[in-house]
Amino acid sequence: MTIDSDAELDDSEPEPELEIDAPPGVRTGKKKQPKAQTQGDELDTEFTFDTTGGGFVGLAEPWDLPEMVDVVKSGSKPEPISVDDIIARRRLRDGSGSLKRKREEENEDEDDDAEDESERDGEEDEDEDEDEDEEDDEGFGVAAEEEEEEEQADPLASSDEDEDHDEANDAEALDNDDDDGASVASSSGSSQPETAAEKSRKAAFFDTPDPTSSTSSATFQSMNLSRPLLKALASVGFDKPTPIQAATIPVALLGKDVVGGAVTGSGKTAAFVIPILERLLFRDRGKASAATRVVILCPTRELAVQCHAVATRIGSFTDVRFCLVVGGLSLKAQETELRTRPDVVIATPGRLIDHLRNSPTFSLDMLDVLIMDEADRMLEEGFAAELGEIISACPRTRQTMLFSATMTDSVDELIRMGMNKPVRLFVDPKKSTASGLTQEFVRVRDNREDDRPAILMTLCRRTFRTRCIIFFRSKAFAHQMRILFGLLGMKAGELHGNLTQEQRLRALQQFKDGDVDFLLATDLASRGLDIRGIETVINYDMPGQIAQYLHRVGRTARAGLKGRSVTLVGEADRKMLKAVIKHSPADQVKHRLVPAEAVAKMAAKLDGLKDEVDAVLNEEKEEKALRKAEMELKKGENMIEHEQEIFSRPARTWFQSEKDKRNTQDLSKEQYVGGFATNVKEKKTEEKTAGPKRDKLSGLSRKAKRRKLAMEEDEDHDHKRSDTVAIRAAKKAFRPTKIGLPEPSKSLKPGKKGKKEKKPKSSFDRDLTEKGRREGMRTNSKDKAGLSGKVARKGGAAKGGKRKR
Ligand SMILES: Nc1ncnc2c1ncn2[C@@H]1O[C@H](COP(=O)(O)OP(=O)(O)OP(=O)(O)O)[C@@H](O)[C@H]1O
Repeated sequence: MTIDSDAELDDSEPEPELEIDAPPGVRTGKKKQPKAQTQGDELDTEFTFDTTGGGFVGLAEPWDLPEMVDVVKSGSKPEPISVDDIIARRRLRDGSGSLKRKREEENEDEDDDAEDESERDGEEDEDEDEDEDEEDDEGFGVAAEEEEEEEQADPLASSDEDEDHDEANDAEALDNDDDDGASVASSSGSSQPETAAEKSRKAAFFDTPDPTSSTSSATFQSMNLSRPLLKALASVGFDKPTPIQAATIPVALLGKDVVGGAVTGSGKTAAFVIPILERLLFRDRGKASAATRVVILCPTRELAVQCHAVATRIGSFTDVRFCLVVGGLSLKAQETELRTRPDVVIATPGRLIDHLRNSPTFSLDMLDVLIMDEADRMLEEGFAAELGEIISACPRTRQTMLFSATMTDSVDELIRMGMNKPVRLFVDPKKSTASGLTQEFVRVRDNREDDRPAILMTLCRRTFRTRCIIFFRSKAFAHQMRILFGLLGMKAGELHGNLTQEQRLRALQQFKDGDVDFLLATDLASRGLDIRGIETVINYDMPGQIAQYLHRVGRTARAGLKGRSVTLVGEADRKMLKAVIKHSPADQVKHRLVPAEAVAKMAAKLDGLKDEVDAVLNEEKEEKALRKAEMELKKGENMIEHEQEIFSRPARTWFQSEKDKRNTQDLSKEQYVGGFATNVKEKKTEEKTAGPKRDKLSGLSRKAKRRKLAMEEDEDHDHKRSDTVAIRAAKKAFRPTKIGLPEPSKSLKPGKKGKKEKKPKSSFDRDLTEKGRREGMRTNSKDKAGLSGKVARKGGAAKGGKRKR
C-alpha cells in the first residue's frame, strides 16, 4: 500500500501492514494509541510478583524533577539554545516562501510516489522472494515464533552461504557472553557450566545466605521494619516486597556485604534504601555524632537525582538527612550542605571525589555503608580510578552493597571492591528480561543500511507515536535526528552528554510529563531511569553488549507492566541478536516487517530535508559561537573586577592529570564502541602483533613494572601529602565518634599517620591511571540524519566526546 503522508499523521488511520502477532495485552499497530498511556491503568492488582519479574504496583510518581531543574537553572548559565526555536524562527523568517516550497515539495512527493510505484513493485517482489528462501533455510533464530503468512517471512534469517560462518561467529559470541556472566550462573540457577576451580574460589569468597532469612512470602511487616518506614512504604504503594527486596532487606539489616541482581524494574533501589534507613534510625543523634554514614554511588547524574528522590520519599517520615552530590549542580551549595554532615550522600563518583579533595570538612572517615547502583557499570575500567580513590577514603570496616540487573559475581571483579564475605542474592535467571516485555526486531539488509533513518521515522510516524524512547550510539546523530523530528512536526526531546545539565533534566521532565512523545537518547539514559509509562524502546542500532541491550530495553515493562522494544538489526548485528534471543523466552521475541514502500517514501522525504537540517545545524553553531563570545567577555570582566578574590581561592585539585584522564576516556570509549569482551580480545591481539613497546615500562618484568609504578605513585603522593596534612588534621579535629552500627573496630585510627598507605596495594589500586566513559561518540561530519544511516552508524564509532556525568 502507498501511504499518504497526510494520512500518516491522521490518528484515526489504521495501520494494517505493520501488524504482527502480539501477545494478549500488548499494544499492537492496529490499535489507536492514547496520547500518554497511563500504564498504571493496566495493572492487575491481583498479580503476584514472580521470579521472572511479574507485576506489582509502583509509586504513582516515582521521582520529581522540577525542583532539580530549578536548582540547576538558578546557576549563572544562559538559557540553552533550543532547536525548536531555531526551526520556528526559520519558518517565520521564510514566511510564505517556505510555505510555497513546502507545497511544491508535497506535489513532488505525490509525483514521485506515482513514479516510484511501478519500480518498487518489482523491487518488492525481489525482496519477498528472498525472504521466502531464507525462511526455509533457518526460521527465526532459535526461539522466535513462526509467522504464518509468507509475506511475513523471517526478516532476520540467514542465507545458505553464510550459515557456516555465522554458526562459528555465533558460538564465539555466546562464548564471550558466557565468559561475561558465567559466574552469575551458579548463583542464579542457570545451567552454564562453571569450572571446579571457579566454584571453590566462589565458595571461599562468598558467604552462604541463611535460607530462613528471606522467603518469597515475606511482608515488610514481618521484616521488623520501624513504623516510620512502614508508613512511608504504605504511602508510596509498596504493599509487598519484590523478590529482590525480600531477599536483600534481612541480609542487609545484619550488616553483611551484598552482591544483588534482579531484572530491570524489579525494585532494586528500595532493596538497598529500606535497610539503610532502618539502620540509620538507630544511629546516635546529637550534633557531635553527626556524620555521613552512607554513600550511594550512581554512574550518571540523572540516576543519582532519581535515587535521591526515591530515598527521600521512603525516608520522609524519618529524620535521616540526604544530600545529592552530582556534577552539573552548584559546588558551593553542595559544600555548604556537606558541612552539615548529612547522613546519606547520593553521588556520582567524580563530584564525590572533588568534594573529598577540596571540601575541607567533608570526609568518609565515619562511613558505615557504601552502595553502588549499576555496580557492573561502575566496576568497568572507565570508573576504576575514581572508585579506587573513593574506596581508599572509606573505612575498611564498612558494609558494601552492589546491585545491577546485569550484576557479575566474578570474584576478580569483586575483590577490587574490598568486599568482606559478601552474600550473593540473584533472584532472576542470568541476563533475563522483564516478563512483560515483547522484543521485536526489524531486519536491515546489508544494502539497505542507509534506510535506517527512514525505517525509524516510519515506525515513529505510523506505529509508535507516543511514550517512546529511542537509543542511538552517537550524541551528534541523536541531535541530527532530533532536528529531523522537529522538522517533521514530531514532538521530541534529546538526552545525551552534549547537553547542559539543565537541558538533560528538562528533557526528562518533558518526556515524563508527556510534553514530548519521543526521547532521543544515548546510553546515558540506558541504565536505571524509572520513567512511568514508557511504552516502547527503539534501538536504532543493536548495542555492542548484551548488558547494554538489557538495560536499554529495561526502560519499559517495569514494575510488572507491559512494554515493547524494537531493535533495528543489520547483518553485522546477528551475533548479538542470537545472544539476545538465547536469553529471552520464545514467546517474547517477534519480528517486525516495515513496508518497503513506506520506508522508500520516508527516505525521499528525509532526503528533501537534508539542506534544512544543515541550515538548522549551522544556525545553531553560529548561535553557540555568539554565546561563547559573550560568555568569554563576561568572564574577562569578572576576572578584572574580582581578580583578588579569585586568585586568593585555593586551587582545586584532582587525582589524575589531564593526560591520564584522556587516556582513560579513550579506553572507556573503546569498550563502549565494540563491546567489552570483543575489545579485550582485540586489544590482546593488537598487543601481540604490535612492535616492541616504547614506553617507560618496556622491557621490564611485571614485578619490576609494578614496583616502578608504585614508586612513581609514592613520589607523587609525597608531593601532595604536605598539602593535605593540614586539611586532614582539621577534619580529624571535627570528627564525631562512630555510633549505632554493628562493625566495632576501625582500622583507620585518627592520628595514626600514614596508616592508609600501609594497605597492601590491590590490583585495583594499580589501575589508578584509568578513567573515562562510554557514553556517546562523535559522528563523522559527513553523516547527516536522513541521508546516510550506514555512515552515521560507522562514523559514530570513530571518535569520542568529553566526559560528562
Ligand atoms: N515493593 C514494591 N511494590 C510496588 N512497587 C515497587 C516496589 N518496589 C519498587 N517498586 C517500583 O518499581 C519500579 C522500579 O523500581 P526500581 O527503579 O528500583 O527498579 P530497578 O530494579 O532498580 O531497575 P533498573 O535495573 O532498571 O535500575 C519503581 O517505579 C518503583 O516505584
